Amino acid sequence: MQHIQVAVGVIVKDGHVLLAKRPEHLHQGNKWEFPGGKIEAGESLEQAIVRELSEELAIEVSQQHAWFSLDYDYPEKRVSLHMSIVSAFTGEPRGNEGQPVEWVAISELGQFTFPDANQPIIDKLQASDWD
Ligand SMILES: Nc1nc2c([nH]c(=O)n2[C@@H]2O[C@H](COP(=O)(O)OP(=O)(O)OP(=O)(O)O)[C@@H](O)[C@H]2O)c(=O)[nH]1
Ligand SMILES: [Mg+2]
Repeated sequence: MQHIQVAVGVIVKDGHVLLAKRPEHLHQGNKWEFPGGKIEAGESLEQAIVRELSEELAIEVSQQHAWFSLDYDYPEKRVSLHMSIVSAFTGEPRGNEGQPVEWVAISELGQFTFPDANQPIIDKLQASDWD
């Protein structure tokens, strides 16, 4: 089975996180996600986060740290998601590829539909203190 390594940017600011809506035609389409994408050969997690968030949101990440990782088996592929907490960036995030983006209160994440692999990320966000 295909196995991909994914850099997932969890951008936290004032008790909110930035979500982007996945285009309908993609894997797990029309669901809300944390911006990010496949880690390319030879790239570190941090480098992948900087590249993906520049491509997808047109921001420049200036502070991040690796948070945790998880593996999940979709019927068609296995993903390893590597989460990085982004705590500082420059620029104003916008959907560079036309995708809607939204700042959502961490307490309200339950109202959004995420890819099936994401539940542990939501649980950990809601269990942490972000002040
Ligand atoms: N970015 C992102 N991907 C996720 C999340 N949760 C999750 O299961 N994934 C899965 O991780 C995989 C990588 O995502 P991607 O499609 O964004 O990869 P990418 O940006 O490099 O795009 P590409 O396919 O055009 O190269 C997808 O199969 C996606 O379903 C999430 O919260 N954020
Ligand atoms: Mg992506």
